[in-house]
Amino acid sequence: MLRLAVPNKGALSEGAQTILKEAGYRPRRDSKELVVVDPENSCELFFLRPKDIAVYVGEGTLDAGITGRDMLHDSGALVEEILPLGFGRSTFRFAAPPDGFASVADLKGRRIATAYAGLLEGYLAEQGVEARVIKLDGAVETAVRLGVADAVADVVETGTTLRNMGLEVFGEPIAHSEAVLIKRVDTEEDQGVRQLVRRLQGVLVARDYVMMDYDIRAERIEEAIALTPGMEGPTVSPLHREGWVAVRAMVPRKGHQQVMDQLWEIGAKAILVTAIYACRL
Ligand SMILES: Nc1ncnc2c1ncn2[C@@H]1O[C@H](COP(=O)(O)OP(=O)(O)OP(=O)(O)O)[C@@H](O)[C@H]1O
Ligand SMILES: O=P(O)(O)OC[C@H]1O[C@H](OP(=O)(O)OP(=O)(O)O)[C@H](O)[C@@H]1O
Ligand SMILES: [Mg+2]
Repeated sequence: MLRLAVPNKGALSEGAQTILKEAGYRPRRDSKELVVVDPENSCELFFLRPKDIAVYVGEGTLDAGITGRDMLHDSGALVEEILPLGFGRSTFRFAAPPDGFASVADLKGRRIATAYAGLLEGYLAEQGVEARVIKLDGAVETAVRLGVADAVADVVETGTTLRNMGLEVFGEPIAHSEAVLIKRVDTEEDQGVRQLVRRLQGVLVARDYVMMDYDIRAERIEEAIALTPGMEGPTVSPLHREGWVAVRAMVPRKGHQQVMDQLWEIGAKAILVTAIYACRL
């Protein structure tokens, strides 16, 4: 039985539930359901607070979990990232009122509010900067206005929250984060985790690629293959028309319109693009 931790609320919750559903796991019926038993996939899904997930997985009570890379590093738990999941992207940055600070070195001896004390303390130690870390649970942007801190270190996605509080980012980004699949460091991946990883990789590929079909004159096939090399190589089949072939290849979704333009330029016809619903490469 695979025991998997899933964020029960917050910024990663919807993305995690969507990717697991696309990977064939049973979705929860409503947001109050904390455990979902999925016998068809020999799996139990535990819906937990995002920050607690690394702790459960690190203690070995759960086999794997979905959390943020920043939360993984913040936790100090004995866990490692096994697959980046491509959603829940954010950066972790310093911010303060305009013209306050230029770099992390300027924070020496100052007070920095954060909800990610482990991550921040690790970074300050790495940079050799001694500062006072004020540990808060959330809404840390308010701490400067209320005089509790001189600067904050917080998650920034769009930057709206900072702007609304009259703060500006400064210094290098402390960390870049996205949702990741994690497991305990010293364990072998068992059959259930390996299957989960393969299924999630399949979903990620299905999201990132499209299937492209087109017809082209046989003498231009090498140019066409250079544009659409596919995975193992494109499928090239004869057409019921002398001197023409049909080609089928997976193409990155990003830029597929440019590829269609280039194929058209070399004489391709009937260029069709379809979404990939699921795949296992
Ligand atoms: N706009 C965003 N706001 C907050 N976190 C985001 C955002 N975009 C991505 N994330 C990521 O989501 C995770 C934080 O999730 P969440 O905000 O649900 O946790 P939390 O702050 O501990 O919970 P809560 O806000 O319910 O107290 C982090 O990994 C963070 O990098
Ligand atoms: O750059 P933005 O798009 O504005 O997003 C970042 C903000 O969102 C998060 O807060 P959240 O909603 O999780 O509340 P919290 O601070 O109470 O955790 C994060 O802590 C920032 O405050
Ligand atoms: Mg939050």
